Amino acid sequence: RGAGTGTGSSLTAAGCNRATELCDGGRLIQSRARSSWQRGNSTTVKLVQNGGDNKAVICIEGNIASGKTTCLEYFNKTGNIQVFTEPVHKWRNVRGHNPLALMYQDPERWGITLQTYVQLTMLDRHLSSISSPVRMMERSIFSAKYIFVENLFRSGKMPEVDYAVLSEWFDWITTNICIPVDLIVYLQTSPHTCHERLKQRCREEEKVIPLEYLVSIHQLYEDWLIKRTSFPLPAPVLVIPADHDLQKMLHKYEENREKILAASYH
Ligand SMILES: Nc1ncnc2c1ncn2[C@@H]1O[C@H](COP(=O)(O)OP(=O)(O)O)[C@@H](O)[C@H]1O
Ligand SMILES: O=c1ccn([C@H]2C[C@H](O)[C@@H](COP(=O)(O)O)O2)c(=O)[nH]1
Repeated sequence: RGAGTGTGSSLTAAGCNRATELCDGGRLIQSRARSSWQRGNSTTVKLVQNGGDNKAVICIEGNIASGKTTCLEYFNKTGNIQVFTEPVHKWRNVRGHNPLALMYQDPERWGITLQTYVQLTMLDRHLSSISSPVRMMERSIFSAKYIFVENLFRSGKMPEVDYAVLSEWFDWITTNICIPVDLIVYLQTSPHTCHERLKQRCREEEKVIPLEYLVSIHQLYEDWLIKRTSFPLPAPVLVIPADHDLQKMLHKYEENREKILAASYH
């Protein structure tokens, strides 16, 4: 598994956490899973979905309004790839409540509510069955924790007890459930570009987002995926500079298609 490097983008290796034994489909069952990137070369027992189905998993990461959905839509139209956008509709409506709006209105009170639900719905996305050989996801359970929970906590907008409870949940999930990722594609933008695109998209809940919020999210992404100083990488990272106009970005996606899909040649 892996891909090379090329003009305007770079790829570097981390580990991977693929399940190694097969079992019956559609359910979470216990199996031996190798998790060498986190635990040396030890073999641990983890819950796996669909027998660790061996499909390639590609996560598209980037700041808010960096162009992730647009990228997924492009790949959705072309090739045998099953695409999963973030379940934002769920975050805006859970049994008639809007935890996304509540979080932006009062992050101290509602940050944990939103992030608990994000964690659940992202886990559900990771574990859902697919028929195509490649799963392409918008973000991941990892960025929900390493970027958004972390940002709330570090900015003083999440009480320490809420951060501790979310961290316990995250640690339990990632220790006990196999969540394979083969490649992270990082759409690297400037916070200013995202601010402009955010205003253009005009999602009601996000009208309160200042540029500084996007700067903080950007910094956390850079520390995680570029400098590698904050949290473990679940997969190799392909960086695609994404400040360009739409036409150029579509061209860049096409240019990088082989590198991205190389994640599926394992
Ligand atoms: N390369 C681009 N240049 C200009 N606008 C873009 C570009 N890519 C996406 N957009 C627009 O910016 C907004 C945010 O893009 P979107 O794909 O929804 O971002 P994300 O899913 O990362 O939040 C949308 O209105 C989209 O049409
Ligand atoms: O863990 C998370 C993930 C996302 N959000 C917020 C950020 C945005 O307002 C929306 C959707 O993000 P996009 O980048 O536009 O897809 O959800 C969050 O608060 N916590």
